[in-house]
Amino acid sequence: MVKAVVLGASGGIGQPLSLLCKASPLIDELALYDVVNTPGVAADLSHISSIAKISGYLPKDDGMKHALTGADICIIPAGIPRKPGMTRDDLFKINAGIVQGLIKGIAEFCPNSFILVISNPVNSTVPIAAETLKQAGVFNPKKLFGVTTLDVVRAETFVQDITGERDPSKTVIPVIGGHSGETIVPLFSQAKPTVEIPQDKYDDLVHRVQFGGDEVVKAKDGAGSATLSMAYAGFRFAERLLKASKGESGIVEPTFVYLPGIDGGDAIAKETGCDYFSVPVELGQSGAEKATNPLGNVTEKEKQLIEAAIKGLKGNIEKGVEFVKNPPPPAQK
Ligand SMILES: NC(=O)c1ccc[n+]([C@@H]2O[C@H](COP(=O)([O-])OP(=O)(O)OC[C@H]3O[C@@H](n4cnc5c(N)ncnc54)[C@H](O)[C@@H]3O)[C@@H](O)[C@H]2O)c1
Ligand SMILES: O=C(O)C[C@H](O)C(=O)O
Repeated sequence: MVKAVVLGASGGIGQPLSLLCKASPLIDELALYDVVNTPGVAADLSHISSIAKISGYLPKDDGMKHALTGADICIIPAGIPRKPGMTRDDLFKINAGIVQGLIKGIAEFCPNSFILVISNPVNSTVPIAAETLKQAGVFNPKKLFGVTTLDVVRAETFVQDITGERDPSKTVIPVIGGHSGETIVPLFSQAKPTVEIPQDKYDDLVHRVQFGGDEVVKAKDGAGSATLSMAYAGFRFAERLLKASKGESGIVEPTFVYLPGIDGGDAIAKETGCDYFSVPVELGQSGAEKATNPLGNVTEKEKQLIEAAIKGLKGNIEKGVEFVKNPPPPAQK
């Protein structure tokens, strides 16, 4: 029996993500939690003739407790999205507290659950989640994942212009680093099958993967950021994690993790100077079982991209850690 919970389930990502979870044969019970509208979203989805038993919860009447109790996997797309002109870091002020509050609930009601953090800025919200879990004494690095799958999905999609592959998802491209602008590093040199990128197209392709989010924010023109592609990507990661947790072997996915807590991760943390980094991770029954090190086999251009990513990431990570260790004073009225 697998119980999944979507936190932020009524939002732009939350609704299509909940739909994909409801339709999945891997999920037996689905709880939707949000500060608004979950009874309606749950009622709507409950008419779908699929396996998952569904329920919707609001904060009142101990809703968070009821949603989270017994959860095996919690997926968090709660928080505000960007508008044109904003960076993901501009979301920190509001989303840091939202993520921390939800993680406190997870620490209390389902500390053994897998936790998938979608809320931005991922480079900081994952450290916030880890530090919050540490404070509660329940941090298991193998079970905490920053979802960077949308960057992988974009790399697969955008490289299709060059490969001409009918099904872009058949090209495997590791995307490492973090999840914002220059911290996103696609390693096209490690694509499988091999991809030859013409020199005059390389910089534009990398830029498009790094700033794909901005493309959507601009096109939505004030109505938010990527939601449908994110729901697809978030579900894809959740589905692969659930399959691995049920014993399917050979599942490797890039994800933003706390490296020192994962087999093989310590060396990458030392090499990059970052405790958190997205690398291809072998998923298994206990979660993130092995971090693979893609750094030894990169081109000169990729090396430069990684250096720029590390620079940006360090500050983002520190900001998240500090938010929990040295909380800002309450806002003055
Ligand atoms: N990781 C990624 O690749 C990625 C991709 C796209 C978007 N995002 C991020 O995901 C987040 C959500 O985006 P969206 O477009 O769905 O936004 P949205 O505003 O449409 O939905 C967010 C939902 O969160 C809910 N919420 C707010 N505070 C809450 C709380 N304390 N508890 C529970 N629910 C709460 C809101 O009521 C809303 O329904 C944003 O931070 C966005 O930047 C991440
Ligand atoms: O760009 C955003 O703000 C949302 C998300 O992180 C994305 O990559 O689409």
